[in-house]
Amino acid sequence: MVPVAFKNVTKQFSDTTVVVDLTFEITTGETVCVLGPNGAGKSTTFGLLLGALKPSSGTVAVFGNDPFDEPSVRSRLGALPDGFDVYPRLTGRQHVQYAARLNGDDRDPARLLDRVGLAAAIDKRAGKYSLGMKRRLGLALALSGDPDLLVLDEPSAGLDPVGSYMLRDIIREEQDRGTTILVASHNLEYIDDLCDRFIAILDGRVQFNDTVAALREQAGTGIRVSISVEACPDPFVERIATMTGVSNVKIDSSRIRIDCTPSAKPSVIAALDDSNVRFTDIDIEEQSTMSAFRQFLHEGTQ
Ligand SMILES: Nc1ncnc2c1ncn2[C@@H]1O[C@H](COP(=O)(O)OP(=O)(O)OP(=O)(O)O)[C@@H](O)[C@H]1O
Repeated sequence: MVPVAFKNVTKQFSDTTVVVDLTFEITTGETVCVLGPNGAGKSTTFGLLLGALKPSSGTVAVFGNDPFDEPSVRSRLGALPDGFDVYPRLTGRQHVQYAARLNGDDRDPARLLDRVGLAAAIDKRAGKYSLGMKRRLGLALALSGDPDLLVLDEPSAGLDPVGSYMLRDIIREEQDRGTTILVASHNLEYIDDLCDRFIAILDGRVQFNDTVAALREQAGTGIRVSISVEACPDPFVERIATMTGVSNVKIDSSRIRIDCTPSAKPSVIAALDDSNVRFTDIDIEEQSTMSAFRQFLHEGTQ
């Protein structure tokens, strides 16, 4: 049974349709990132997945079960939901003890709190935690019981840079354990290379569902080749500018800057090799996932 299967899922709140005809699957051991601007429908999608919301139509299956009508399947899930909050009077240790009891996990709570960097605050009341500490505690609760599927909604919100790298380590450790991971984030810089696939949701619809290489390809750019030259070779520049996948060629006295898709990169390099251009340096830069995504949104919503 695949960990997650959405089939033609629509969700309406009174007269507002928030999620429209969503169809996608997440297979075992995949790490999938859900992207989308504010209000796109990401948290609603996660609410449907976690069984907190019932679809208006279509089916949601988690390990083959409906998470709303068959809540027992939720025991295989670990979730850090949007809007997670603590019980202010309970300590970090008491939170983890409570979750562990529900999960039948009798290991020492200090293990999980240490993993999320809260060892020093283990016996402090969570109401006194900072925003980032609360997020860390939420992450510890999501990890309790070694879930098969980890669902993280904006896990880096409020985390300092050290916390972001801790999150990255945790995702890597969970991947090594074989956990299937679904993460929604506006800040991808620290995990984009750990994601196998990206699902972009816009206005409640899946607009993109593929790898980051495909996202860059579809965004129309993705690679910037900068060539430092002794003199500007016009025929070479004219040839490059007409090549498929090349979106932009800029020249100043000593540098040619070429923006192209990943699949056009080999042809650009081959054209440089074939030419008599005397270059002193060449730099190939990959566009970040976020800027490819921004470009994708910009192009896709024109
Ligand atoms: N209970 C509700 N009743 C009515 N509208 C709702 C409800 N929950 C969410 N919405 C609306 O659904 C849309 C999608 O919200 P959602 O929280 O899923 O977006 P999101 O992609 O997670 O946004 P963000 O990135 O800001 O967290 C928004 O327009 C929101 O106002």
